[in-house]
Amino acid sequence: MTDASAPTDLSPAERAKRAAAARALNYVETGMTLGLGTGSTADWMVRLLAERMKAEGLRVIGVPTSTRTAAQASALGIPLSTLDDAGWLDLTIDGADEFDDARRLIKGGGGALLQEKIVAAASDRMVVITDPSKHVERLGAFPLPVEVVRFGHETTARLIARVLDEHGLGGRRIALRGGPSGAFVSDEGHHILDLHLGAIPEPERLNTALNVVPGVVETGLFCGIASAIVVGYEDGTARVIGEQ
Ligand SMILES: O=C[C@H](O)[C@H](O)[C@H](O)COP(=O)(O)O
Repeated sequence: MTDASAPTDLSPAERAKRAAAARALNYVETGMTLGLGTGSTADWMVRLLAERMKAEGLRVIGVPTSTRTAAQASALGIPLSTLDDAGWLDLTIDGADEFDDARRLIKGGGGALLQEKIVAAASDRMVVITDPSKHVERLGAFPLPVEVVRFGHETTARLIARVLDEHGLGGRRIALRGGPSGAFVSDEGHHILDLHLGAIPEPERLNTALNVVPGVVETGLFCGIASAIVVGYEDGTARVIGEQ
């Protein structure tokens, strides 16, 4: 069903993101503790959530997955808690950079993958909000973000290269995320290495292997975590893959 309340001046891409966010809010019930994702699609979800809280008296407590989302949610009047104070969450709604038919994801394009993965893992359900441009047959066209400690990060990159070799991904480019002003630093004070893999043959195996490399904090591969993926379309409709 299209959403008649959607602003008419949005680009097609924004309409799709908004449609996914609006549909995902159907999973939210009053009294829930809710993980709030990060990114441009999650941004829509936080905005629409705040609107529903004002318009319908919906009550939730949010646990943000980044300083960016925390600032947005608190500016919109959404009550927040820390993950440890909340303990366990009913639901997390978050975006993704890629998804496949097995509901596996690549996340971390915005650098928030670590808090996002911890929050999603501590939730009864994770609902992903996305659009058709992020659907892939095989994960890996989007460079895989891997969060690493700053100490010895070049050495960590070399150790990662060895792992890639063992997984048939030898010679792939590993880039330290950053720009002219320096390397990117995550909310937790780490750097991010973007692994340009092209295609990942076995995401679960690669995730496990990367996570035991000294210096690696977490990868952007989310396997077996998302319970549903809501795909929004530019005509304002959305469809759900997985748990309805
Ligand atoms: O670190 C950022 C997150 O994993 C985002 O959820 C992901 O990058 C998708 O963001 P967007 O909705 O802006 O495409």
